[in-house]
Amino acid sequence: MIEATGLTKRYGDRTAVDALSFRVPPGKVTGFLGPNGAGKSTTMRLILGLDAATSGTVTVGGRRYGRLGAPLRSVGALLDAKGVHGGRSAYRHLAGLAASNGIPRTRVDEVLELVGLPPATARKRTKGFSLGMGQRLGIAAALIGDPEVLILDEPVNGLDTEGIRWIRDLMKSLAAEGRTVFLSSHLMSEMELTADHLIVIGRGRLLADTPMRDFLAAHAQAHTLVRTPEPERLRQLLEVRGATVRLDPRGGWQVAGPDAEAIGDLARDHGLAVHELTPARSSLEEVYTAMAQPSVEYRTGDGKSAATRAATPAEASADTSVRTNTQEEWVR
Ligand SMILES: Nc1ncnc2c1ncn2[C@@H]1O[C@H](COP(=O)(O)OP(=O)(O)OP(=O)(O)O)[C@@H](O)[C@H]1O
Repeated sequence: MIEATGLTKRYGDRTAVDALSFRVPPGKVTGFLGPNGAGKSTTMRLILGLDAATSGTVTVGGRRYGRLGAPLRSVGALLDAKGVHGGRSAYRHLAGLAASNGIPRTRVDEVLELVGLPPATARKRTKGFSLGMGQRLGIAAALIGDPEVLILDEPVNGLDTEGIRWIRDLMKSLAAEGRTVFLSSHLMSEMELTADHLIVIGRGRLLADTPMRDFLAAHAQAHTLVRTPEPERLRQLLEVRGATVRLDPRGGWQVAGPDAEAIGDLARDHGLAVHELTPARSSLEEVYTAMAQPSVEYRTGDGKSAATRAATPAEASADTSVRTNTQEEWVR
C-alpha cells in the first residue's frame, strides 16, 4: 500500500505537487495519469525519497521510504531506464544491487530470465543496449528484491508490441499475487488494458481516484461508428437533427445522439447505403483527453485573477457533454 496525505512539493514559486492525498492498494494495477508536467514523476520521486516533500507525507507499507530497512525488498522502482552505468554489464549492475541489499546472487539469474534478457546479452556492457533492452534491465532491477510494491514510470517506453504485451501480463500477474503496482504511461490504449484503478492528476492536483470501470462508465459516451460511401450526405442528415458527428480515427463517423437503429433507419429513408453500424463507447484516451484539457488552464470566477486550479471531474466532463436527442426524436 502506498499512502499520500496532503503531499506537496514546491520548486521556488512553482507547485509541482499540490496537496495530493491518495492510496494505492495492493492486489491491483493502479494507473497514474496526467498531462506533461502534471507532477507524476515528482510524486513518484517523493514516494521513493529521492526528493523531500515541502509538506505532507507519503508512506509505503506504513513507513516513509527512508525508514525502510532494505528498501529494494519492499519497493521496486523504474524511473529512468538510462540510469545505469553504461560501462557495466547488466549482470554486474544487478549483482551490485543484490549485494548491497542482502539479496542472494541466484536472484540475478532469476530476474534476468523473468525479463527475457539472455545470459549472453546480460554479460555485455549496457551502453550498447536498445531502449527496449534497457527497459527490461530496469524492470529486472525493480524486481530483484521480490518487493511488495512496484512503482514504474513509463515502463512500456521503447518496447515493441510483444514487449508491451509482456509488461501488461507481468503487471497483472504481480498484482494478482497481491502486490501493489503503480504505473504511469502515456499510452492510453495500453493503460486501458492494464490498469484496474486510475489516479488522475492535473497541475499537481487530484482530478480522479476511481476504478477504471467506473471512470469509463461515468465519462465515456456511447456512440455509433458509421461507415457509408456518402459520408457528407449522412453527416448533414444527422447534424440537422442535432446529432454530434466526429471523424473516427479509424475512418468513418462517430455519431453521438441517435442509436444504431435510428441511424440505419434514417439512412434507409434517404436511400443511403451504410457499410458499418457499430455501437461503441469512448476509449480511455478520448475520455482522458477531454478531461485533461480543462486542467491545463482554468481562470477563476473574478475574471482578473490568473490563478489556476484543476477542474473537478464533473466540470471536466461537463465540457465534453454532447447534446443527445431522445430516441423518440429520431422516430419519423
Ligand atoms: N527539479 C526540479 N526543479 C524545478 N522544477 C521542477 C523539477 N522537477 C519538476 N519540476 C517541475 O514540476 C512540474 C511537474 O513535473 P513532473 O516531471 O513531475 O511532471 P510529469 O507529470 O512527470 O511530466 P511528464 O509526463 O512530462 O514526465 C513541472 O512543471 C516541472 O517543470
